[in-house]
Amino acid sequence: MVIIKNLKLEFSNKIIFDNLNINIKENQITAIQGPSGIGKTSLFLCINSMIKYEEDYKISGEILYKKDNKYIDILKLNDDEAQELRKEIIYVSQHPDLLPMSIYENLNFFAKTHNIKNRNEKIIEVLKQVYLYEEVKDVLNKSALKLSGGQQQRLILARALLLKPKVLLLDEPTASLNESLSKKIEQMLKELKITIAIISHFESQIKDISNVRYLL
Ligand SMILES: Nc1ncnc2c1ncn2[C@@H]1O[C@H](COP(=O)(O)OP(=O)(O)OP(=O)(O)O)[C@@H](O)[C@H]1O
Repeated sequence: MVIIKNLKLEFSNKIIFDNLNINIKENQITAIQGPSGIGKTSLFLCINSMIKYEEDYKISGEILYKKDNKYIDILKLNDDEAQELRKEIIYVSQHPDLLPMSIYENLNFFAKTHNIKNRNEKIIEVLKQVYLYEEVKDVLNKSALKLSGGQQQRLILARALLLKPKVLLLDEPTASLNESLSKKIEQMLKELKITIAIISHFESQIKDISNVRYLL
């Protein structure tokens, strides 16, 4: 689904990674591991073409993405094409980037921007999917920024699910969750049966959910 070939990334002439080869297979969960600062998040930003907004970077190699049974090179997309790509390949950051709006509007605004029909139904569906609905159903009009770290993390995951992504790039999605919620989210991710790449520092999580792992 996403084939990374000989990828090299530099920031200000400092090599972050070089000769990186990764195969993110369709409908599998691929774990990306490695010590802090090795370049895991930067790799995800390359895959969803966000790296182009960073300063003083250099990139070479190929990131091939299977779209309509043809492979396109993500590194060669123009801005409009990259924007379209980000509706299919969604990056869920470890730092929730919620808007200063209500919990509901954070989802509704996003859904409107993407012309999603039956928004109310779908918002409830994704909130239930990430096990957040019961916690927020009576406070949907309260600010999303007042939610706890773990609730915010589930809210941005719910927002990503609204778009029915083809590829989910998850950056430590359960870092702020307790063990029981983490397990539920892991199970949900497995049941999604879509292509997922996940950065995680939890060895047990990687063992439980990933089909293949890469160490950076
Ligand atoms: N925009 C940027 N400009 C310059 N250097 C950067 C930039 N973004 C990241 N870096 C550097 O690139 C390296 C890789 O960072 P990155 O965040 O990808 O690592 P990571 O493996 O995801 O780390 P962590 O596990 O701590 O999140 C780090 O040394 C970081 O300081």
